[in-house]
Amino acid sequence: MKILSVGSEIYPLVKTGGLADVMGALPAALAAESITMRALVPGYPAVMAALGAGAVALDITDLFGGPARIVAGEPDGLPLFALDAPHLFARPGNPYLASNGVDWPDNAQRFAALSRVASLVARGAISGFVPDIVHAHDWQAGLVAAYLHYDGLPAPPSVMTVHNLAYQGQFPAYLLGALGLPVAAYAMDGVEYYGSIGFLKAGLQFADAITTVSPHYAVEIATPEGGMGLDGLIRARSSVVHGILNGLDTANWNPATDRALVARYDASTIEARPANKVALQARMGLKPHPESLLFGVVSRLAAQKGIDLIIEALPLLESLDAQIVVLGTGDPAIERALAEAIARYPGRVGVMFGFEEALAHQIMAGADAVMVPSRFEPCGLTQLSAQRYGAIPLVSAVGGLVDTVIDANAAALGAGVATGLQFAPVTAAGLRDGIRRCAALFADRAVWQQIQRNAMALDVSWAAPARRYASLYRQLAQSRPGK
Ligand SMILES: Nc1ncnc2c1ncn2[C@@H]1O[C@H](COP(=O)(O)OP(=O)(O)O[C@H]2O[C@H](CO)[C@@H](O)[C@H](O)[C@H]2O)[C@@H](O)[C@H]1O
Repeated sequence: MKILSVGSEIYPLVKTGGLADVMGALPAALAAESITMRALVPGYPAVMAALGAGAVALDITDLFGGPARIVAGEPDGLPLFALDAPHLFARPGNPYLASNGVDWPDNAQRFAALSRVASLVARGAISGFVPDIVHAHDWQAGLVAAYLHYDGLPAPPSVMTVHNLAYQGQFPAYLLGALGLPVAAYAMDGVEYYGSIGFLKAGLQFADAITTVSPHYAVEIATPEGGMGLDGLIRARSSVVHGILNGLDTANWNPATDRALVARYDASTIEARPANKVALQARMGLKPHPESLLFGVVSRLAAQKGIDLIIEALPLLESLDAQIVVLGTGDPAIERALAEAIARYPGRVGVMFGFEEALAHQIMAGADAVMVPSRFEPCGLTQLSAQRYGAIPLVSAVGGLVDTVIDANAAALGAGVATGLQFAPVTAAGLRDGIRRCAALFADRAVWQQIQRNAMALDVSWAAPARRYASLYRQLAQSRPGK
């Protein structure tokens, strides 16, 4: 069975967040299920450089204002189709933003082009790779199913995965013709969304199946509180909505072999772990206190992630003699607030602004606990890597965080199954309660080590999620063979 996966980022070539991790991990995970997946991604400079010469699989004379081609290759074993369209993608830096931090003005055309070309490949434009299913990820690939629908030609079934409902890809209605959509598409049961064109809305409207990245988030997005304006549509399509948890690339995230760490370890050699804490404290400019409870955060700095709640909790961390390190980049206002916190709590708060893979690994290995106080979280990957590395996750009780962290309540502690802590409500007071509970557990080293062992023993790999995707693809292919 062949699947075309379509999205705007892919690890390790282009990554701003968790979408890239999933795009990058799925092909290998599905190979274990005898499924061949190829990812179609924009031909950003980093992607084209990794592909090298590649092989031209398709030539397109005019794609929204310039020539384009699909180049196929397998950099680092990753089966790729790159959409090489220099007028749209040959731009440095962030995939979505110009260097002044503002969205590229032609993002509608850029990602409509990705979806347009995906629809061609889905319908067999590349004879060596005719997919049985097309799997679109997030708003950037939202128009795939819409193009397939309005073209009205035989096409394989489609899956739309929501990694984050907050990013919806809304663009002015006057672009309809420029994007190659018919006038009839501008309707409530088409691509129209609150007076605009909604890319994610279109995907949710027309995909044969909708998935999101955890069962709990699948429930939340069907409610007015969690649906971000799309809950009505999600409810209307509830019979095709599935929550499939993300996995973690457990080869890349393996404390026993991780070359970014000063001391490698596994559950049976966990006594080697504290050397990573010492190294992390030194690297991040913290006081060298081996006994202080050290929290870590690795996050996009966006309102979603609740970093402001952490800043409000810093006086409590001080009173507990705890420390915190943050690795992140994003919203300038959040960066400013963190910069002020470093100045106010020298030696206690350490922050690195930027995107740094190695430091993310060092934080998972060096921190005692990892905070994820998200206001909403479709799945979350950092609580998975934290558990794999024996850092105890302290998470808000939302979305996939609920599905992946077993709270250290009395029942779970009694049964010896706790792997972390959940807190609610998602407020500064709620987080402070969580921090206090965490500190109390940390003070009881036997209990803490039991939680660490439980966390490290969890299966956070792609094995189970890959089985679920495979079964969904098979079900879809059987229910609608060669429409
Ligand atoms: N500054 C930095 N330096 C290095 N690495 C950094 C970093 N900032 C973040 N990362 C890494 O980026 C990834 C972030 O993934 P998450 O799933 O936690 O959140 P994100 O909101 O981006 O993803 C969205 O999509 C994913 C995938 O479905 C969902 O899990 C999630 O809930 C949803 O919001 C992790 O691998 C993390 O280690």
